[in-house]
Amino acid sequence: MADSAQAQKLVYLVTGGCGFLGEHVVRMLLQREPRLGELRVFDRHLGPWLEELKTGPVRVTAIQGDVTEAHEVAAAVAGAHVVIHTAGLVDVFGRASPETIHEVNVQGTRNVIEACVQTGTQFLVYTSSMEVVGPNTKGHPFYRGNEDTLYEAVHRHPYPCSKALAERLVLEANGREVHGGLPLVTCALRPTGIYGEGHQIMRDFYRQGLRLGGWLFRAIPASVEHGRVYVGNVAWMHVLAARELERRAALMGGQVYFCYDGSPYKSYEDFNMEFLGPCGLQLVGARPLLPYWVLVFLAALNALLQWLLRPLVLYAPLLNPYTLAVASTTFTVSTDKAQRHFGYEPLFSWEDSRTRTILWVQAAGSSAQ
Ligand SMILES: NC(=O)C1=CN([C@@H]2O[C@H](COP(=O)(O)OP(=O)(O)OC[C@H]3O[C@@H](n4cnc5c(N)ncnc54)[C@H](O)[C@@H]3O)[C@@H](O)[C@H]2O)C=CC1
Ligand SMILES: C[C@H](CCCC(C)(C)O)[C@H]1CC[C@H]2[C@@H]3[C@H](O)CC4=CC(=O)CC[C@]4(C)[C@H]3CC[C@]12C
Repeated sequence: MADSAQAQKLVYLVTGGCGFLGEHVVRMLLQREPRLGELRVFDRHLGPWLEELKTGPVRVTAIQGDVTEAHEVAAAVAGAHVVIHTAGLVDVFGRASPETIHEVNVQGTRNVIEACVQTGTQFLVYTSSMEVVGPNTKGHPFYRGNEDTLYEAVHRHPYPCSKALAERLVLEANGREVHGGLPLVTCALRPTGIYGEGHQIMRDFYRQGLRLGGWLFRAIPASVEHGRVYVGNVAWMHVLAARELERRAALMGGQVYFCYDGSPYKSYEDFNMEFLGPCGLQLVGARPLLPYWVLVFLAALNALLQWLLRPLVLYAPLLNPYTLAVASTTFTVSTDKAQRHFGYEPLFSWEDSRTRTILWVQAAGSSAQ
């Protein structure tokens, strides 16, 4: 009995499998999940790199679909043992409307849950975000916090609001009876700011630095700390959580876990310089070059311009009141909950994560020229 259970090949579905994190989850599953029999990759935009994966021993099925379309989700979920739901609209710059963000992140997640219930899929891992907790609108620091740290989570921005609602749906769905009579087992993983190969904002900062002759200018005090996490470790935590949900359903079901690793706590800009520095960029200023009130003014001006220009053109710069608040508020996580509950240890050391990211930034930079 135990042997036949071990030999059983499983069908996994990764929604958003062609995104920054999703691609790492897909590749990690193929490398590190011995029970994988079929891997379904569901995304609105399929990446050409999927083709090379189709020649391996595991059946890889690419499914172009939209999580907001319930029937497309149900068709993709049918027959899957495990769903890793990473698809989401990550927009803190005002590119998409609040309604669209809600539709993709909340209704999309509802569709995934209902598809699991209707088709009898028992295990669901949801990619949530640190943003579900904070930073809050009052700018309170979250210093070395864990999953039990009391914090006033108050959101106004559509992205954190949508992630918080979706996370709640996932956790509340834990224990629901799925088709066939078994209970649904769910958990949510909350990455902090993810970095690594494929990180578009890092690439944008690199290109901006190159355009400015190799200089970047400090905007945020070095004392504001952020906890960041390497994408390979986030992917590894997803794979482990998905694997262990079955065996440890009573412990893990309905739980949240911050995603963490050994990356150092630093300000957003100083952390980015760990990669951009070796690529030839320099961060000018031991202190911010502009007073904080000027940044607040510029952020508000950008928000106003975005609103005024919206009928004509999309104006969505990096600096807005929300990104300034996030970048200026300490948010660091210190926890071992995932280690205690399902044996998570980071797969990549800080040195490895740093080297891999530097190599990617260098390659991404040179391909841009
Ligand atoms: N990037 C970060 O620092 C963090 C990201 N997260 C979460 O991780 C998840 C993945 O984020 P990233 O990889 O950074 O973003 P991403 O934008 O690179 O990937 C998201 C993927 O979802 C797909 N997608 C979007 N809307 C869809 C729809 N309607 N139907 C089907 N697929 C759709 C996109 O095509 C994309 O491939 C998201 O749920 C995000 O909220 C959480 C914490 C931090
Ligand atoms: C874009 C911000 C940095 C620019 C600041 C400026 C203009 C003063 O130089 C980024 C600072 C912090 C980032 C966010 C953070 O890492 C947490 C996140 C979690 C998510 O789930 C999604 C992404 C993000 C909101 C991330 C977005 C960019 C920053 C705001």
